[in-house]
Amino acid sequence: MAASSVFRQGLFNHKVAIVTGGGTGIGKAISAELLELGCSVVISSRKAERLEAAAQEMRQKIPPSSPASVTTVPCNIRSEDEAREHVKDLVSSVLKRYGRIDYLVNNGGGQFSSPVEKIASKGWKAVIDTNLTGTFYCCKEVYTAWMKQHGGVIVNIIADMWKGFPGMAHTGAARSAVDNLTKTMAVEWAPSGVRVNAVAPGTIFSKTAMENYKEFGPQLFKMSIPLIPAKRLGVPEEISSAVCFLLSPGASYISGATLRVDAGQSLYHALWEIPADCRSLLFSSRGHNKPFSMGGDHGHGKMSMPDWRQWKVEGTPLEFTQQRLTKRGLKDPWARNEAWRYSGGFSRAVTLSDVLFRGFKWGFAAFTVALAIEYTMFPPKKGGH
Ligand SMILES: CCCCCCC/C=C/C(=O)SCCNC(=O)CCNC(=O)[C@H](O)C(C)(C)COP(=O)(O)OP(=O)(O)OC[C@H]1O[C@@H](n2cnc3c(N)ncnc32)[C@H](O)[C@@H]1OP(=O)(O)O
Ligand SMILES: NC(=O)C1=CN([C@@H]2O[C@H](COP(=O)(O)OP(=O)(O)OC[C@H]3O[C@@H](n4cnc5c(N)ncnc54)[C@H](OP(=O)(O)O)[C@@H]3O)[C@@H](O)[C@H]2O)C=CC1
Repeated sequence: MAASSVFRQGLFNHKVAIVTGGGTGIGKAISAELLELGCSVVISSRKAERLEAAAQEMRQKIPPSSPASVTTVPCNIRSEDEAREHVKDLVSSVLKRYGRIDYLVNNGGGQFSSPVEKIASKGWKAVIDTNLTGTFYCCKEVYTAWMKQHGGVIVNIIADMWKGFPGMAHTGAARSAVDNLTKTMAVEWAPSGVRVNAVAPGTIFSKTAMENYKEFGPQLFKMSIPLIPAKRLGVPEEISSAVCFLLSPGASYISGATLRVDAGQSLYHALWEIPADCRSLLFSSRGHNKPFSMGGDHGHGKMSMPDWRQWKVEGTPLEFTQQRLTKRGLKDPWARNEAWRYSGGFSRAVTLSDVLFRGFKWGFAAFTVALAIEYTMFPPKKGGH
């Protein structure tokens, strides 16, 4: 439940919001803060019982003087082909009850962790359908049914996928797509007075988020701490205040933006550890796939991560590249002319300054030779003018 909001009481009086995944973690904190600020909130997700328990808890904190109320509408934003119908029902039931939808927070979502090669197509689809297609359906339905005519604000919760998302490729792809979708909708729907933004949380601790990763949960969250410049996990209320800001008139000129709420984590380390047993130095851009020699590891397809102290002559990637180029008959691959020849010839590498320089060089040489010949054949007469 949100700590006391930093925003003024009554900021969202008589407004109505839909918060997907509003019964747990980040979504619950957003719902609680909106309620505290006078907004009526419809929380929606798959698990009806958990949703109702959360609503009960939040209801008790609404002061009698507040116009706010909280309602639950179970809805699976990813139910295969019926998702669209589920979302339609959600939106129409909100309009029936409240007569308006001012805000939509697409927070419901999630994923499991797995390296790409282990993601089954069903798992891929589950995560894409939830996070990308589910968000699309919710935005589209709320827009067509209400916001197109009346305006409104949408906030999409995405993730820290800025450097890819090793270990969670499916969600990285989906969230990146939502980041882009956010920008498109911000432009297309601006004439209707609709603002669309996204919030990209860093690592935010909640019991439900941690439990999603089963026995690995505590480890995953703990591992993140040293990689966060603030050296601590975030809490759901720290996402909630960013979302409330974006929904508020304080953000009236902000649309199409994604706000990273991650204490700088996305600028710093990544969680994915590159294994010590690394074949990356086998990479070859030109089809060669031979390892380059590294002390004692000759001839094996696989080699261990370089121990720089043991590297032999041909050890560095630069030297490796040079060797490959040398094998192609280039004496000094790094020399300007050789690089020019290697790169395919005149059309690609010769600049105007090259031409002028070469012209001048050869012209000067020819002039010197001509002068020498002239001096040899017609030596100047001594003392004469
Ligand atoms: C590596 C870095 C970690 C950093 C962590 C910090 C960042 C935190 C980010 C967060 O987002 S925390 C929030 C976490 N909360 C959630 O994710 C909640 C919602 N999540 C879910 O509902 C699930 O994760 C889900 C997979 C999206 C859906 O689960 P559901 O139970 O509804 O799906 P199923 O129909 O059972 O499964 C469909 C399909 O998906 C594959 N699959 C599911 N779980 C796993 C798994 N643990 N490992 C591998 N594959 C999985 C699988 O193919 C399932 O089909 P079946 O094979 O079971 O038929
Ligand atoms: N915690 C973190 O560190 C980060 C979280 N996020 C994202 O923030 C959002 C909230 O996560 P958080 O609160 O931490 O974790 P939670 O697991 O507590 O929240 C996920 C919520 O999404 C709902 N949900 C999941 N699938 C569906 C579905 N198919 N249809 C409708 N609702 C669904 C869940 O409810 P139910 O099970 O009842 O359907 C649940 O309330 C998620 O999108 C998450 O991926 C992003 C980056 C980091």
